[in-house]
Amino acid sequence: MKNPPTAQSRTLGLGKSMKMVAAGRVAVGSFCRHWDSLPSQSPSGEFAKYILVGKDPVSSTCAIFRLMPAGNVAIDLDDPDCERAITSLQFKQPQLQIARAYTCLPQQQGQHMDELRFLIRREQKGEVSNFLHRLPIGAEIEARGLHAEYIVPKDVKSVVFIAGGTGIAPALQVADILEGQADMHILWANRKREDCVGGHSDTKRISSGSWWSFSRTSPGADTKVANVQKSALVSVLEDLKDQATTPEAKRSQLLVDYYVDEEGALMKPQDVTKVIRSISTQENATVPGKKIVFVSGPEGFVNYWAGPKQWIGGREVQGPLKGVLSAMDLDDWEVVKL
Ligand SMILES: Cc1cc2nc3c(=O)[nH]c(=O)nc-3n(C[C@H](O)[C@H](O)[C@H](O)COP(=O)(O)OP(=O)(O)OC[C@H]3O[C@@H](n4cnc5c(N)ncnc54)[C@H](O)[C@@H]3O)c2cc1C
Repeated sequence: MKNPPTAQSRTLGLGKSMKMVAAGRVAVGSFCRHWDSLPSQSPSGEFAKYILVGKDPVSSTCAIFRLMPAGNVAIDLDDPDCERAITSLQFKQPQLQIARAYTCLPQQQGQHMDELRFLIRREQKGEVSNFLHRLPIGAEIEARGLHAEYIVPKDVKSVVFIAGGTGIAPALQVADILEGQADMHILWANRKREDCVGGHSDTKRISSGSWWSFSRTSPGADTKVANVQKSALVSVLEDLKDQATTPEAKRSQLLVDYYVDEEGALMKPQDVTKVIRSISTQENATVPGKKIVFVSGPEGFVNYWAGPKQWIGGREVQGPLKGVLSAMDLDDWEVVKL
């Protein structure tokens, strides 16, 4: 989750559930692209005006921003090319004339079809994130997009999603796109519990010597967090787990494990290995289909797990697989850095 090295940032896109939003509106600046086939320059997409209608705190540094179009000009969210895309928009900081990308959250039940939601962390000394967090309700925000970071292939059968902090936002989109049509296991690392209050892991980590074994836990098995009011994002994850529950399997195709640094539960390479191994030995092991490991989060997080992305000729590309994942036996798993 790294912005381009110039002030001219990219336009970004949305998940399938946002598709109907722009009906009857004048579309601006719609742009979708496929993985590693980026144009050398961002298109000059126009900014559309939105109103900040809500800012729901998630933690001391994070909030969910809720936006509605300010007038009859809105971002075109109805691009069929973005149907299976991980998407985001750019918000402008008008005084400095810079823009940053923010990943759209999937549409939730009861959400107005025109409303856009984003999880935004206030970065210490961050120009745009502080500007956004300082805005009062009713303030105008200029946004442009859509931009597709990655199109989720139709033939994907298994996903492991390694998310750090706000890197959970694209994971929510992928889960929303897959809707239980593929196995997905999210491993979400946070520095502090305040970012994922009420979240309990779906697979139990049982220490056996220096190794960990995994087994499914029953809901609410983690007594420490079972009775706590769930944070907004944990609730979204719970809803997505329900959505991914198929009647045939009678269980959710989506599993989530939480790792909280301040609780001494750091995500370790063996946690990832175990999840990959467990998916690889499941009943769908012989079914054809892609297996993808996504890594999403702050630059340092992505670098640690998969090595840095690269800028070549003004285009951001994946770069070679490095970091912790490069030392693992990933067999036929593809790694995608976001
Ligand atoms: C595709 C994509 C999707 C994204 N989605 C999200 C999302 O959903 N939610 C989200 O919160 N973020 C997301 N981001 C990150 C977001 O775009 C911004 O990068 C982030 O909000 C920080 O921007 P900023 O302008 O506030 O910080 P910047 O001003 O760019 O600063 C970034 C960091 O550098 C530090 N810094 C700045 N100047 C200096 C200096 N002189 N010396 C030392 N340190 C310095 C700041 O303290 C800050 O920590 C996404 C990024 C991309 C590319």
